[in-house]
Amino acid sequence: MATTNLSIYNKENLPNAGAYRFGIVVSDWNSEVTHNLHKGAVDTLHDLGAKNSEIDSIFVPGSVELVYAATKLCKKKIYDAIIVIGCVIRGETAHFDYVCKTVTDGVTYLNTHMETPVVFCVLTDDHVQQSLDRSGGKLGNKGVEAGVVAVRMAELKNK
Ligand SMILES: Nc1c(NC[C@H](O)[C@H](O)[C@H](O)CO)[nH]c(=O)[nH]c1=O
Ligand SMILES: CC(=O)[C@@H](O)COP(=O)(O)O
Repeated sequence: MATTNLSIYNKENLPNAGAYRFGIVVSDWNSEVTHNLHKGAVDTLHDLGAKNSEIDSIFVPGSVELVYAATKLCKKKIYDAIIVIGCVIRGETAHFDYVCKTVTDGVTYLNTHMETPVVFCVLTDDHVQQSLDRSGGKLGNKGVEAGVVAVRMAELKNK
């Protein structure tokens, strides 16, 4: 098992987020997972000094729609980092592969063509238990990880 606990960070080694503005796009598909990821990200941004007034969250139907919404936020040019949050769980068909590919390709495009870093917090799991373990379960919360990454990338964007 490659994953270690995803929620451990040392504030002393991280920048203060008080000067930064964040956008978060959340997929409602598998919301019992994605909304926990969202809470983890928001709580972490707060813990690292982000003001609640500087955190904008929007919700979309599924992970495929994350890219459209993140693109709109990038074009506003008001955010220091954007986090996309989703949970894709494999079913019986190849649809899983296409959903994952469109999201990863879309986020990669944004990170190579826009000015705002987009943090990838999309679980791509074979079973729902894997998702539950990584969204506040025994393996921590990838939303916390995304919050830490967003603050570090916001600092990089402003250097
Ligand atoms: N099966 C999952 C989906 N499917 C829906 C797509 O994301 C999209 O909303 C639809 O294809 C219409 O464009 N989405 C997830 O986020 N997770 C899944 O497991
Ligand atoms: C990731 C998906 O879209 C998946 O939930 C769809 O399930 P199925 O492949 O059984 O239609």
